[in-house]
Amino acid sequence: MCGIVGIVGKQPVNQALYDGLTMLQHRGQDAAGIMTVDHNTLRLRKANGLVRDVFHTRHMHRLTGNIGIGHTRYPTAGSSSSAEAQPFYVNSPFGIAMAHNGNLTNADALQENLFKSARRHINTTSDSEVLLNIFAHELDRAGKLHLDHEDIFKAVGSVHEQTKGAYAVVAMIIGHGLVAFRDPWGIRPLALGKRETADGNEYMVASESVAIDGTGFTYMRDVEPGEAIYINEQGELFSRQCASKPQHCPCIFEYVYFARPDSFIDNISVYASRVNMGRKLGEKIKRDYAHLDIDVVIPIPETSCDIALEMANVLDLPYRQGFVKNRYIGRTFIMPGQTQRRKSVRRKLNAISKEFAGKNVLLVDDSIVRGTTSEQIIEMAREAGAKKVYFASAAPEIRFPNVYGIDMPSANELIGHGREGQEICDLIKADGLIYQELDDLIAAVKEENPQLQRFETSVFNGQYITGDVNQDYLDRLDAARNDKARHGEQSEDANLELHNDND
Ligand SMILES: O=P(O)(O)OC[C@H]1O[C@H](OP(=O)(O)OP(=O)(O)O)[C@H](O)[C@@H]1O
Ligand SMILES: NC(=O)CC[C@H](N)C(=O)O
Ligand SMILES: [Mg+2]
Repeated sequence: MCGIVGIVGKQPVNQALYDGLTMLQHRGQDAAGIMTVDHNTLRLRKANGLVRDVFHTRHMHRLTGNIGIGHTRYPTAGSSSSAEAQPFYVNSPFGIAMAHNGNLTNADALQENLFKSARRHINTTSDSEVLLNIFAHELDRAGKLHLDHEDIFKAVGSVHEQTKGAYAVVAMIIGHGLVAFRDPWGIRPLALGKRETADGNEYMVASESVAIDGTGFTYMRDVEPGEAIYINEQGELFSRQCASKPQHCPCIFEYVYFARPDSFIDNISVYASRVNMGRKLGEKIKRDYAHLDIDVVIPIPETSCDIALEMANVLDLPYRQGFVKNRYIGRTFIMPGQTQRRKSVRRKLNAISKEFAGKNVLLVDDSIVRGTTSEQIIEMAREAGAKKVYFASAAPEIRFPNVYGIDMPSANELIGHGREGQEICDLIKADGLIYQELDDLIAAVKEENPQLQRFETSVFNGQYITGDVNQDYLDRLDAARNDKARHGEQSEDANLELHNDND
């Protein structure tokens, strides 16, 4: 997952972009970048690291201009080199910059086509650079010195026809303005906001509504699946449905784990959906596991706290914060490499032994992906003196790779792949393991917006909605991106540096 943000303002946008990115930090911790446009010149700062480490005062001073875009990165394609940090830039036509959240499933074929038909070179292994060039090529086809909104919407329509996979995008075109669009399935989120000023309206798009609220903008609505928004330099907003058959099917994992609880995605409060997940899972335990002698419900901070509290209510059991989270350590799951992920669990979470001593505890997490967290946490609970350790997951068994923007490329790295409940329970050494049913998870989210008919749930059931993902693709993805393949990738980073001011 990544975070994207874009603003067309009436005054410099650098600070609001920075603030917006800090509110999207949880979506990507590997790299961050901001690009602004000032008098026909693009200004860029991007590097590996957290937002607060990437942008120093000297960089902020250089990021002048009233239009800009930003990105926090969690790689799902290519390398984690700073040269693949975003936004990306291409000089023709006009000069375009782009930030992308998602993952294209036909990037290789698109790249080959781009070279053959348009002689466009892609310098990195990032699918986002491919997407930018497809968009640029389509804009170029208009053959005009100045494009109007019709030309831009036509180009987005052609992008939809060619690209497969997930993409929420924000782009800037020099001399024109800002364009934002979402893939025809609406897999990744994108929200639109507005701020009224004495000089006219300012607009903002962002992955999550929290970035809009937190920067003094007012949330207007979500960008529709397949829709494009164009805000020109004068601040006029145009919108158009550019996909022939949009079908809303948002990623359910945004609600389970990725998004902040205070965000609304597609008219669903992420927090409320998590409370519902807790209620459903609590009801399942009450119904089918009444024989378990649980004394206390304990969440595994941070994402599962809202879920666990509701479970405790349903089960009529005490809820205790048995683990304390070190607030200076980031999210574990989105770290690159298993060694780093393993080490960080213990540095990040510490048990309060009194809450465990002599008790039968029910530990609750939002999901079990590789099993890194659950295995270590159960060990820690026992070291702290727990008698029995039961474990509950608010998401069902994660059995299949994700190809739409979550870095779960390898089935073999997923603890739930090809294993049944008892086997997983034995591996994480729990005294009992309870998973949410997929229907219950869907119902928990849908309850908040019954108009949504379908969700992207491939990690649970292997059904890839875009229809182009076959075993051959999954094998290639696995070979390129499993933890072993990525080991040593850092040493090649320097070769990729091309245009970035690293200072
Ligand atoms: O089975 P695993 O591979 O360990 O992945 C699942 C865990 O990773 C996430 O936590 P994370 O530490 O990333 O973030 P959080 O603080 O938001 O819960 C998620 O909430 C689970 O706890
Ligand atoms: N998680 C994401 O959205 C990743 C975006 C893009 N595929 C990249 O790897 O940079
Ligand atoms: Mg967690």
